[in-house]
Order: sequence, then structure tokens, then C-alpha cells
Amino acid sequence: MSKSILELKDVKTIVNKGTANETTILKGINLKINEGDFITIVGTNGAGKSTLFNVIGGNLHADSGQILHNGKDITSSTEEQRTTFLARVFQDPKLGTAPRMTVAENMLLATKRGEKRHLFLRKLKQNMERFTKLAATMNNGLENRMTTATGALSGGQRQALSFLMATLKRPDILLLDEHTAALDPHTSLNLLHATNERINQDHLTALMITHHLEDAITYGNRLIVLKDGQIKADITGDEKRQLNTDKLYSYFED
Ligand SMILES: Nc1ncnc2c1ncn2[C@@H]1O[C@H](COP(=O)(O)OP(=O)(O)OP(=O)(O)O)[C@@H](O)[C@H]1O
Repeated sequence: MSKSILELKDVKTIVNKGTANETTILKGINLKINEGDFITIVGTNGAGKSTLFNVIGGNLHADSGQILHNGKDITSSTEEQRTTFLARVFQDPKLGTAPRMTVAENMLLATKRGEKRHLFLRKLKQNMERFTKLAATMNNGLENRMTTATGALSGGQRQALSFLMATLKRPDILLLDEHTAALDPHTSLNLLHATNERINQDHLTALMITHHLEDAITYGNRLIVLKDGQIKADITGDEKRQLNTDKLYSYFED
């Protein structure tokens, strides 16, 4: 049996507590994420997908229930504490990179995720070849811009850099929050391919939110449908391999 990396037990989140607008967003999520799982997550707007990532990332705390990392209770640990084992890539290419620092400097910082970080010129030189090779795996010319300030990159290059940074120091859990949604179709597909390759090669454990049902079916070994704050379907194995968009769409309807 696969080892469980992260487990959510009956996790509920409530917003605007004690007011007329009090709403329960996640309504008792039970989810066991196993080592090596690549889980795609779909659901209608407002289903709770980003809230689920916020609760896993520690940006938002669960109001009840438990979150375990390698069996250890992390329910009340902070976002900062969780960066030691967790990395997240957002939809907005501006998030996740420091705009005035160069591509190589950003990559060097990323090797120290969750630690006290200092930039040493010597370390930059030592790592330049490795960073350039890694940048080249993104197939978008990032390797030719290693000494360019990140703010001057194209959106696609910047997002590819955010992805590389999230995976440079191997995370136990990688959260991809519609990380290709702001890119044009060609650039988006390119990043999706690079993402898939890196996750498979490095046997990363990843969760990816997407609104593209075809992508949710194509990528990953497991697919979760969130509906109204609950897990409506959790599909793996042959069922996932045989899934088509019509069948998947039916989970959204009833
Ligand atoms: N801090 C908050 N205060 C009030 N309501 C919130 C808060 N965070 C989320 N919500 C509400 O909770 C619901 C779930 O939001 P969430 O962003 O998790 O959905 P989502 O599935 O990621 O949607 P989308 O596909 O549109 O990104 C929405 O109705 C949203 O308006």
C-alpha cells in the first residue's frame, strides 16, 4: 500500500463566523493523498477548490477536523512552517517570483525554501550551469535569460520560473492552482507538458486545479470532483483511464 503523505480528516471551514453571512465552505473533507499521487481537481466556480488549497497550505485554518503530514498533526501550523514541505504555484505569473531579482537569483533563493535565505554570489556561479540546464527543460527560452530581472520576462517564462522554483527543492506536496490559466493556449500547453514531465520524472506528489476537463482527464493518476464544498468523486485506476468528458461532466450536474 502507498504511504500517505497528507491526510485531511473531516475538515470544515467557515467564513464570516457569527454574522448573518456565515457560510461553511468546506463541508467535511476526507482525503488521503498518497506518495506519488498526481491529482487533478475540477469543480464549478465556488466549489471550494482554492479554499481546499488554502487549508492545505495553511493560508486558512480549518475550523474543525484534522490535517496530518506524514502522520503528524499540522492542523494549527502556520503557512510559513508548511513551506518546509509544501510549494504552491498560483494562477498569476506575478506571484511567486521576486521581480527585481534575476532568473538565476530567484532560482538560488528557491533552493532554500523554508530556510533562512541569503544570496551568495559564489553560490550563484556554482549553480549557474545546473540552473541553466533546468531552465532549458521548460522549452521557452528561459535559459537565455538567466541574468534578466524576472519582471522583464514574458508571462509564460515567468510562470515557468515559478514552477521551477516550486520544484527546485523537492516539496512533499506541490499545489498547482490553475497555474496555466492566465497563459495563451500554446504557452499553457507547453507549461502543462513540462509540468507533467517533471512530476513524473521526479515522482512528485502533486495536486492540480484546472477548469479544463480534458486536461484533468489526460494528466495525473487520480481525479477529484469538488462540488459545494464536498468531494463528489475520487476517480483512479481504470476508471480514470476510461473516463471521458461526458461522464466527467455528469458529476457536475446531479
Ligand atoms: N474569505 C472568504 N470570505 C467569504 N467567502 C469566501 C472566502 N473565501 C472563499 N469564499 C467563498 O467560498 C466559496 C468557495 O470559494 P473558492 O475560491 O474556494 O472556490 P473555487 O472552487 O476555487 O472557485 P473558482 O473556480 O471560481 O476559483 C465561494 O463562494 C467564495 O465566494
